[in-house]
Amino acid sequence: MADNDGSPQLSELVSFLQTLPEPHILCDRDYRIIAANEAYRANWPDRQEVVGRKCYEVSHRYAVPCDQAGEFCPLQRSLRSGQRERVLHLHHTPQGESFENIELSPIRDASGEIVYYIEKLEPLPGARSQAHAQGLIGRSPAFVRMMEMVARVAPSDAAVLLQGESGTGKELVAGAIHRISKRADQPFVAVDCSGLPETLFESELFGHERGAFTGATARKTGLVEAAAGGTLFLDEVGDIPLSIQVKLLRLLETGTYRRVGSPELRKAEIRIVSATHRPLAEMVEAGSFRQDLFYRLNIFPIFLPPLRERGDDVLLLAEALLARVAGGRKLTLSAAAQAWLVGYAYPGNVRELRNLLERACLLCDGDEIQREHLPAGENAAFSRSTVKFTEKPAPDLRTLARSFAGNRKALAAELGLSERTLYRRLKAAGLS
Ligand SMILES: Nc1ncnc2c1ncn2[C@@H]1O[C@H](COP(=O)(O)OP(=O)(O)OP(=O)(O)O)[C@@H](O)[C@H]1O
Repeated sequence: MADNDGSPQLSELVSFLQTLPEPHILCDRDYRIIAANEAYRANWPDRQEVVGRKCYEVSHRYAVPCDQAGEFCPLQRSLRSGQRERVLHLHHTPQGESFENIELSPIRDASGEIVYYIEKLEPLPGARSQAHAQGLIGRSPAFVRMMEMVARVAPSDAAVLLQGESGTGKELVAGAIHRISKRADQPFVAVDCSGLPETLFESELFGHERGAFTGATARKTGLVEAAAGGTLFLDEVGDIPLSIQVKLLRLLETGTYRRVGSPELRKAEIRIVSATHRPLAEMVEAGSFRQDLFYRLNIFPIFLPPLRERGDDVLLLAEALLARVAGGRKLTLSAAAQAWLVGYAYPGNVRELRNLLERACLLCDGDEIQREHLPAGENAAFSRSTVKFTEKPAPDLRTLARSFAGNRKALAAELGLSERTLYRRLKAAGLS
């Protein structure tokens, strides 16, 4: 694929691109698309011409390269590293916004200088930025960073530990990891590790033989066996009793387990994804979670951002979830309802947003959800300041209270609280 002088020949590169089954484009160092293969063009209505345009303009509708628009630019990265680079980008495609795995490979001339880039674009299954039947929704930087980790680890067999507050979507992300993995056609089995008594838990997980314990009238297959070849999702893994933790560790280390009541060692070929909202590292310190198991589960940690750190995702999610919970009704959100939703702090994260909308649907007789269909109480400023409040408790309030001495109204305004709430807070802090 080179001229006599050793530099890559454009016509040969273009022919090579055509042989590739996945969508590919060829760009120069100046972001200009100089060729697009058939698989790429097939996605565009009327085979709209993209050659000659800039990649950031076609894929992002940006007027400037991605890195100047606050995103990672694989081309810039590759120029710096001189290597192939991969990123996950949210792209405008003819089918709507979609997460795409981008892989950029530099092509050099005879002198070793990078002259072109081959860019492969593969849609990430199971995630959409917009409303989508059951997929993960989001486009905020915190969400995209999390999805980038998901896209990186999913194709491997590495154990993943999902950490995040309740309702942030850990189970949904576990499902996405499975769907993106090469195990997608095999079972995805979710185990809720909380709330099961120890003996029952062991038999649920590993199965039991007939007569293994009172009431075991028949042999039972466990969830580990049911997940064979696929993914076992251990939800609330921090709740696994210590005695079962040893058995889980053996499963992870040797790929073997025993049914309850059987001496026979059985083989399991599974990928483990686990999730917790509890501080596992602290539990290790406290001795309630085995350190060796923690390391085995935590090969690739992914942190799920709380909704309050996901900015504009709130409205994106609200619209999509509204469509899901509205039972066929076409409902919209009034400006006041939107403002309230954007300002609220969501201690219960996406699950709470979904529940709020479900309740609002039931209260709303018309086709627009109003402020009064959402919970009574203070607005945006209140909720956001509550979060700050819990992060920085009494000392700040004490300082502040002194500098606003006697003027409760001004202090309330400064904190974004109603005077009544401020009064309650001051009283609780012994400052009223
Ligand atoms: N990014 C998202 N896009 C769409 N829906 C979401 C998203 N994240 C969460 N949800 C929805 O929010 C609800 C809670 O999600 P999920 O059960 O996955 O959270 P979780 O973190 O596992 O919660 P818990 O820790 O309480 O088990 C579900 O209805 C899920 O569909």
